[in-house]
Amino acid sequence: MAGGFDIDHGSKGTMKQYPGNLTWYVKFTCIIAALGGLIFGYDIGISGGVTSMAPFLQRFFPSVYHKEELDTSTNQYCKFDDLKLTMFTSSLYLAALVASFFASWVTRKLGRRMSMLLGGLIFLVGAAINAFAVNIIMLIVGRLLLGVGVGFSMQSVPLYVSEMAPYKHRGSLNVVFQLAITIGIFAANLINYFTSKIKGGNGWRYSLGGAMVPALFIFISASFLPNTPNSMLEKGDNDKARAMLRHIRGVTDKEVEEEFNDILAASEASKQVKNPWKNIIKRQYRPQLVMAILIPFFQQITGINVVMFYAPVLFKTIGFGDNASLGSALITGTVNVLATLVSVYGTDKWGRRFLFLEGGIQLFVFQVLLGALIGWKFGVSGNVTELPKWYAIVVVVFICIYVAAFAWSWGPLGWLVPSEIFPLEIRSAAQCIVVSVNMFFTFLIAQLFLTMLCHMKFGLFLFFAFFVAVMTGFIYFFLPETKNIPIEEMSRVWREHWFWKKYTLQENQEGLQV
Ligand SMILES: OC[C@H]1O[C@](O)(CO)[C@@H](O)[C@@H]1O
Repeated sequence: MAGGFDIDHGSKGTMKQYPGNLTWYVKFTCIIAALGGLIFGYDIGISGGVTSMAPFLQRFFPSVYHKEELDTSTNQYCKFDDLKLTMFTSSLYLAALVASFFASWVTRKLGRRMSMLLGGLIFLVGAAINAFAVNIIMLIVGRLLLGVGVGFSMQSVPLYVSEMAPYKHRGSLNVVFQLAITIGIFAANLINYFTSKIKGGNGWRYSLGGAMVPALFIFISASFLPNTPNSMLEKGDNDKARAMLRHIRGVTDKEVEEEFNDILAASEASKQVKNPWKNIIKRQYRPQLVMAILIPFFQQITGINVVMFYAPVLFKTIGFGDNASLGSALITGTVNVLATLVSVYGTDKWGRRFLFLEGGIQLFVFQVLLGALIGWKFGVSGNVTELPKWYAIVVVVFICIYVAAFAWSWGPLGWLVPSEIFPLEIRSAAQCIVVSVNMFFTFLIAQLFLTMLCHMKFGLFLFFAFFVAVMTGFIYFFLPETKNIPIEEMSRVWREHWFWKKYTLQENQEGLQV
């Protein structure tokens, strides 16, 4: 790429290239771990549909139900604006945020695997409480537990996969995590579609209880997963770590030597660090700290969760009936899964920057078009009685193109890039920042979206488009390419970057860092 923002691959001669194959064992463990994303996705997809089911509203949020019944206003922008209801959706993300701090400690001290196990178990309990909820307290307690489960998984899975995967395939294997999130969202939309038709008004129980299935699966499979070599070294099991590394790379003792020694050195350095939180604010880690905050923030400020949480509400607003709105949500769900596959294929081939930049431009264009299209028909008053069919179809198509762009760029890369740029001595703490920032903005947008739509109207799409333009520029200037670079060699991308090099430690002629 022009402009010298890429790392010069001409220097490949001096870049380490650890031997290793994409063994079945590594594929299997990474895919099983990445399925941890299912529980998060299921939850994202289930809430919107459940909160638009009449029996659920009647039982837990009667005031919202009556308001909706009595609402004769034709202002489509402000129909569903209710704080308590959005609090139900978003409370989970606050719990996940708080949990990620505990999870950071567990991931460092007890290993990535223990963190995944705990995540699955707590999520399972939360889902059961929700399925049998008889009052709002049970509903909220269940949701808080789901949040804790999600926090533990988000903390551990991306790190687990990045540490297990051979560096040339790290991107694809890591994107499977986001793929699992999108499959979870899709499955949830599908389940809502059917449960909303169940007679007797208990459909929502099946929707919420369905979360027990992926949770059980994750809990059971995580108990068979091995720890990563890095985790074993953090706990002082050097021999086991070497044997594990050799096994997952499918190479001989001699061939694994160099990579093992580098991880060992990283682990020794990390043990010197008593407080990773103090460490991460040191000037030398400034690029990583900035990315740990901005990447998840940018991922959420694309506005993607407006579509994910509120697709049924959104489609209802633009004039689809109850059934049609869930149906359309299924369409966006399918696009989300399929487009993520593009990233599984392409991230190690075309690189992270290419996907970020292409995705950013596509997001921007279609967000502006959507804003214009909605503004044109709904105007500022939001009063509209009938919409032509072609109009609704164009809106759905544009939303799909927007979702596709997100699904091969910011969706997966928002997890992949942070998980591969942190040196071991700050890894757990930095991942905790990534999860917390992501959860915080997921919370904020879930909480504010309906109010924002009510006040900003079609301008809301332009608001998100503005941020997409900013983040695309940011990637162009400040994010170095990280594809095909071993994690232990990653410090070099910052040392060679036009902007970040002034923050990092440089190597002197003898190769020592100063
Ligand atoms: O696929 C869309 C989903 O992906 C995420 O950004 C997580 O990576 C969620 O916040 C969103 O709902």
